[in-house]
Amino acid sequence: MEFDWQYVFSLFTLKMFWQACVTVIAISSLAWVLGLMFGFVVASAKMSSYRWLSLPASLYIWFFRSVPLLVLLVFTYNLPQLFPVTRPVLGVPFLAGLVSLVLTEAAYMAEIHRGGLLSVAKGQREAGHALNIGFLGVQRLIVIPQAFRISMPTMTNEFVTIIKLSSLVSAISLPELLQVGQRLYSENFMVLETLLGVAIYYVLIVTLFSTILQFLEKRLDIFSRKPQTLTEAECDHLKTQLAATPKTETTVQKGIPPALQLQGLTKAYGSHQVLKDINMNINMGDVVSIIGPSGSGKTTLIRTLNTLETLDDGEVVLFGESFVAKPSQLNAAQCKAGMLRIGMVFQNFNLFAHKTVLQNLMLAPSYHKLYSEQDNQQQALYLLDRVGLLAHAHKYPHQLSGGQQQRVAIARTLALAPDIILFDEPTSALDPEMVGEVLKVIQDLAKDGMTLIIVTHEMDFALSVSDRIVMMEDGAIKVSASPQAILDLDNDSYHYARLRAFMGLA
Ligand SMILES: Nc1ncnc2c1ncn2[C@@H]1O[C@H](COP(=O)(O)OP(=O)(O)OP(=O)(O)O)[C@@H](O)[C@H]1O
Repeated sequence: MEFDWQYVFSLFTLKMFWQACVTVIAISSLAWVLGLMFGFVVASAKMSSYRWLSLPASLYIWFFRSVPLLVLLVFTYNLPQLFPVTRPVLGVPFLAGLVSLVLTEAAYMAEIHRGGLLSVAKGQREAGHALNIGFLGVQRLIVIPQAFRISMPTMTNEFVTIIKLSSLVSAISLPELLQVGQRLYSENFMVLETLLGVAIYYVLIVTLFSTILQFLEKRLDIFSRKPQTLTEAECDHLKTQLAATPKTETTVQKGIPPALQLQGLTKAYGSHQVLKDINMNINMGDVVSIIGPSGSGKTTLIRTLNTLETLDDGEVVLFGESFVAKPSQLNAAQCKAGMLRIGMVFQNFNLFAHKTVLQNLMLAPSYHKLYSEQDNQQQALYLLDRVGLLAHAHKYPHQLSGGQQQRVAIARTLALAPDIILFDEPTSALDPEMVGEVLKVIQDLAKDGMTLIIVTHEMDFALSVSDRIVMMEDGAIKVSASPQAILDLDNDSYHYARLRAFMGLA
């Protein structure tokens, strides 16, 4: 028996094969898009803390990943025998095939989405929360775009799998490529030649779509983009157009009521008491540095001040109004309003990795609809100039040094014009030569009268910039004193001596 190449080539002139190609592309694309969307819903349900959502989602994934597609196809196509009402949809081979493919793919896509969602660092969500962006806003603006980018290569691969799986739909008489080929070789008995033609058609479709999807993947890949630094001339031109908007200046006067009153704050992780009856008043314009040994509760304390951690007991009063309390006493509206007055800068910067520097600054004001688009951009550029990073406005966070990223993070916090800024060890993740540039920006904020609460291990900085230094140990405040009082040596109590030793002054 001779292999008939002429016949193989002739298969590419047959209209019915090209029509079958359109069917394969249509059913695969629809199954991919619908599976992707439905899969996202299933993944979100599976990750929910509500068991009535996560359990059915887990069962769905388990079941549809276990059932072979061929079995599902034949079952779905024959379902109208039991439920005639489904005949207009499931009696149509294309629709029955599409439903089966979507049901199966959604189960796989759900796991791909879940992987992507879990890969987005917790700090990204926390940064969104600290900018008072609601849960859905954080998902839509911060988490999903990043998760999607992470999952893109696997999802591209899944599209190729669907194209190949679509050949199974031939089992329910849909005229796709394999079915057309089968019909042909049952008439002319040229099995190998026909199947080779079918295989080439599949390879062509897969190659075409892989190329398109890889191109899209590349376009979405911010890590391959060239850094765009503005020239000096461009910066000078921009600077002439920038003016500080009044919103960035502090409007509240020093004095009564205190900016923050911490009243009996208590928190435990399990049986470990991390905060023990913390009481403190912080006036507007005060700069308070919190120091203390590792594990003493400093970070936990400032995280409770903007609801990143819950309290077991006690209350935080913000400008005379109740702000944070234990969950059962929390007033959501008051809390939301208060959050806009408190900004937070994190140890690991937590810049939004998928946004440029400028977009990082504009995101929260745009979400809260604080300014027009143009004013928002003006304000963002003004703040970038203030922290010395105007030239880097169009770069992505990974294209900046650690010190620069932290200065952007400070500018991003300032974009919401908070009255108080919390700093959680802002220089701990930096190389020594970058520490100074960040401390200088914080020093400037202190000079401008901004209320700052800074958890820090930079003792000289704490002494030079603070109105008060608070030493925490074992979840409690041991000393709260001005730098002068600490340096004067008048008080030689055990805790002052311990504080001086801790600061390297003794
Ligand atoms: N999510 C958590 N679950 C359980 N324990 C926690 C959690 N977060 C913090 N802790 C514990 O709470 C204590 C205080 O932690 P915290 O991070 O507030 O200390 P810290 O003074 O800021 O330390 P460092 O200077 O090392 O950052 C530590 O013993 C820590 O192990």
